[in-house]
Amino acid sequence: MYKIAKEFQFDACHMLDGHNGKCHNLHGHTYRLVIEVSAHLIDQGSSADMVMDFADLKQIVKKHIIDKLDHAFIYYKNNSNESKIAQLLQQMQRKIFAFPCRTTAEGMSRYIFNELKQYLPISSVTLWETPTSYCQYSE
Ligand SMILES: Nc1nc2c(c(=O)[nH]1)N=C([C@H](O)[C@H](O)COP(=O)(O)OP(=O)(O)OP(=O)(O)O)CN2
Ligand SMILES: [Zn+2]
Repeated sequence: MYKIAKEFQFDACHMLDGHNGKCHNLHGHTYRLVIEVSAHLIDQGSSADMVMDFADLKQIVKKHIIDKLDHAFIYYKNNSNESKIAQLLQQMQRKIFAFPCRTTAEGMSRYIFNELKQYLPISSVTLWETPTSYCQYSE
């Protein structure tokens, strides 16, 4: 079994409504995302001796995650304050993205894992929220 990984970066803004600290304010992060996939090697064709082509990995993560989150206001769809801001931004045709959970590094990592497992033999998601804080999610 092999593990390969590819790193991505995206910018997004969020707030953690109800957080007992500075993170209840609207603020932004340059997120670093590492997607790790695990599988045996492909035995023939143009991807022989690869787990998968890094180019294919990049295209899948970009399409299903990065393009949706980059430069968006990301928010918890069940939170009324966060949803009010999202609604206002949407009226201005600004980019928003609704999560089914709070936009913590933990919640986002799990969401990204569950989205990508439809398309990839994903083994872990590592999401860096700041240069010193990250969450790793695996199942
Ligand atoms: N377990 C978690 N704790 C916190 C999260 C989180 O997602 N999971 N998120 C936040 C805030 O979003 C905040 O932006 C990040 O907090 P922090 O790492 O404290 O940010 P700093 O800029 O202060 O980082 P330093 O590198 O320490 O300067 C809060 N907590
Ligand atoms: Zn934050």
